[in-house]
Amino acid sequence: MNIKQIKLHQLLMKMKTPFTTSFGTQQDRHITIVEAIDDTGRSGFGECVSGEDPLYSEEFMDASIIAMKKYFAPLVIHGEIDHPDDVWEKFKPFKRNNMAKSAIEGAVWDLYAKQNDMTLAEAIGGRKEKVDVGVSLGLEDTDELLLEKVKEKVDEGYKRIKVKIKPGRDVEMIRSIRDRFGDIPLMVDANSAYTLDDMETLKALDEFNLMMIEQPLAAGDLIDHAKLQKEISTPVCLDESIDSYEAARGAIELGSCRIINVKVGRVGGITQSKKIHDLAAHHDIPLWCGGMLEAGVGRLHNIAITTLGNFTLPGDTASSSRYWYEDIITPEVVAEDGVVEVSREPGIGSTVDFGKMEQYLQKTESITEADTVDMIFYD
Ligand SMILES: O=C(O)CCC(=O)C1=CC=C[C@@H](O)[C@@H]1C(=O)O
Ligand SMILES: [Mg+2]
Repeated sequence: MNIKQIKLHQLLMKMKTPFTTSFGTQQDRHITIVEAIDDTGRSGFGECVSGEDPLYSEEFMDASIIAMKKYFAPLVIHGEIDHPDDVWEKFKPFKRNNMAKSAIEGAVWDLYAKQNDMTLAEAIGGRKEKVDVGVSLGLEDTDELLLEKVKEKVDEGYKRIKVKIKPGRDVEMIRSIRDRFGDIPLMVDANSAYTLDDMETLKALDEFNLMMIEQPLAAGDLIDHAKLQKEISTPVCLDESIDSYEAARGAIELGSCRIINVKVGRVGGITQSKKIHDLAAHHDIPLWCGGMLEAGVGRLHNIAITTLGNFTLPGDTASSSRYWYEDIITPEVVAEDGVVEVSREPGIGSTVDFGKMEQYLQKTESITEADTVDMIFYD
């Protein structure tokens, strides 16, 4: 693939409104756009989705940038990469750092698709020409404020509504949504806010015919989630616990979940996402594509992975305008009545608009052939 340079465009974007989960509130979003450039000057783009702090997972953006600069960018420049699947093989000796790996690998996938005049969806093996999407709503100060947000998104036609919950903001809050909006497709995401000591609360949610309860218990846990799934009728969906193909295999074998939220960054990239997709399909475990408050590049990667057949549930890839006054891509992602058309243009589809990106750009760092993998151990 003759990758000659990697650029890390480090952005500071500000979401329209604060986003609150059980582990905190944020409005600023530090995002790194990875640009992989080949010997003809053609560029492929990926997005690093690490959080600003290690609250969702152990990864955080400052560390991911170091990992990309020190290891993963030089490895794809110096490595013989004929196909994007080769990237995971190069990265395998280096433990974890999945979001950093995924950002570099994603740029290689986009470049590969463009080099072969394919859409990213086609390169991945996806067939869908449009995908159903839902929307994720953070916690609001009051239930009434949340009900206003739910109405807004229901009126926009999103195929499912996801709301955050935490102890004290769960059963009665969900009851108010059901009372107001009836049996709309509704799910909750706890971001690990509960333990098995909260069994009564978690059982009480069975009353509301939720599509699923996402990550109720500790990140990384599979055993207690399997115990919980035996006690409740609401399908358990895992997010933070599924940080690898091996974790997905363990969760399926243990019965820890009936649904998996696949996040390309969390599992280490598109190649690993495809492996998990095929495993889940084999075991009749439906998938959907979660979000990490991405800018447009990450959104477009999420749409591409969602074109695979076993992504049968609406994901979190809402319109760019859900979070951003101005996204960094042209055209932006637009969900019409909860449906996003898959671009027919090569690669991710939209172009990365450097004019729009400029307003958010903090700095760009470049890795070239002169840079080698900087590590103590040698083969
Ligand atoms: O990008 C989106 O719209 C989904 C946002 C969202 O729900 C999440 C983003 C990042 C981490 C979590 O807080 C949460 C999730 O767990 O899915
Ligand atoms: Mg989640």
